[in-house]
Amino acid sequence: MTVNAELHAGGNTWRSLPAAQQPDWPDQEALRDVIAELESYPPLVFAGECDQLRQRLGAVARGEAFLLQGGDCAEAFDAVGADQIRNKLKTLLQMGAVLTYAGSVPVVKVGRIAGQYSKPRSKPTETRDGVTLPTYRGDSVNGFAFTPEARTPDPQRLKRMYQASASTLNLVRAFTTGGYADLRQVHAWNQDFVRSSPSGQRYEQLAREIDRAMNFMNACGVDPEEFKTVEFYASHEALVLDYESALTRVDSRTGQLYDVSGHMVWIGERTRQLDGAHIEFASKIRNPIGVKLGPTTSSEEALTLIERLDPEREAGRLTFITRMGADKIRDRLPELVEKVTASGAQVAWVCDPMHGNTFEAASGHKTRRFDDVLDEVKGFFEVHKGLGTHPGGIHVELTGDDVTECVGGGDEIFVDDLHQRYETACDPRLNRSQSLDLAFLVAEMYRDQ
Ligand SMILES: O=C[C@H](O)[C@H](O)COP(=O)(O)O
Ligand SMILES: C=C(OP(=O)(O)O)C(=O)O
Ligand SMILES: [Mn+2]
Repeated sequence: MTVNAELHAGGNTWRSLPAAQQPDWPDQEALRDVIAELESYPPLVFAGECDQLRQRLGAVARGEAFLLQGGDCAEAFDAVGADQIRNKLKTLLQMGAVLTYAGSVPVVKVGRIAGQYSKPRSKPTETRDGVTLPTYRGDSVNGFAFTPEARTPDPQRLKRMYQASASTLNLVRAFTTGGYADLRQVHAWNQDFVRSSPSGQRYEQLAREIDRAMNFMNACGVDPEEFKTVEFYASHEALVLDYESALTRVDSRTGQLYDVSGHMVWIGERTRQLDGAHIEFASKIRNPIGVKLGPTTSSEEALTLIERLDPEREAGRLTFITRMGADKIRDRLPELVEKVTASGAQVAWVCDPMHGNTFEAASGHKTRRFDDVLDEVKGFFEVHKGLGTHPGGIHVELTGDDVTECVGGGDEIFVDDLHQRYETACDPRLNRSQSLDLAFLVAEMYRDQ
């Protein structure tokens, strides 16, 4: 084997280990053909960009920056239109601007975007009116429609995932470097939110301060070109390992392996088994890695994850995304943070206030209360304040559209409203106004910290 082939084989060592939550592909030969084709496709991201994000996350781990990570629970092939992508990006950038000002630190902006097509599920099947079919596992695997045809896993979908990711990333790159995302424009959108929505009016003071800061920079003669572009990264859960390893390549600069399907990938709560395939896969790639930590995580597990994924203790390599639930965070998080900090590891701590707060409304809709989301973030800040550690960021499920999936928020959505625009294929997302609301409230918390 040549050195490169040997290294590349390193991206496949997961194959001998148990891999949770993998699709039950009915046709293995078709799968092999798809993998071979994916292996011939060009990378979606450049390894050097992954390195840059790792450095940015290093600043988060050291307490010098804040991470804003957000986007759909599940992206969908029929939602890769320009409007939807633009609205999502716009929302994230608006949140980023508010957090940057209030925190007076750089905000690292990372979308759950351009690759977030695969879903781990609690149950393998779904039953409706006496009919049982495989559960929906994301557009990369099967269709959402409740028919045997749609729900049968089809490996051709992995190629569509690549194509949808490529076109999304292309538009995101165009928007973020071509002038659309100019900070002055983003600020004008925020002013519009503050002026025109009842929930926005509470943030008039903060928006006015940002306006003064912008005018001040102008008066100082800061080059307006400086505001024109924005650094933005793509991330998704590395779930379907056949796809992720087909897109894992040897970086010609360094000879190291990178998963070039996205800048950052994370391992979910259901697939982070220490002796499982996902952690093995993640240990072989140089991308920045996230790991979700739920309420049952022990400090021993957290420390072993560090040994496996970040043996060199490199700030920025590993991000722990905690998703405890509003009622558990104050109880469960302190020990984890204390033990990890005492071990000398420099992980970034990020709060996912969504996945521990899901419940089913009487109408059958899966939903989350805005107040629970906010309370989990509050608990996260409190714990870090108590320990003198850095609350590194938030990881949220959101969309830029006016959906009705989570209840509460400044422009309140009630349980009875959920049916109006419930569009998610998996978990409930904050809509545009709830997302901005959260950003202003987190900005206030960060400032108080
Ligand atoms: O997004 C996360 C998981 O895929 C999701 O919460 C699982 O939901 P389920 O419990 O409906 O399977
Ligand atoms: C599956 C997800 O979360 P978790 O692994 O935390 O349940 C997700 O982020 O959509
Ligand atoms: Mn989710």
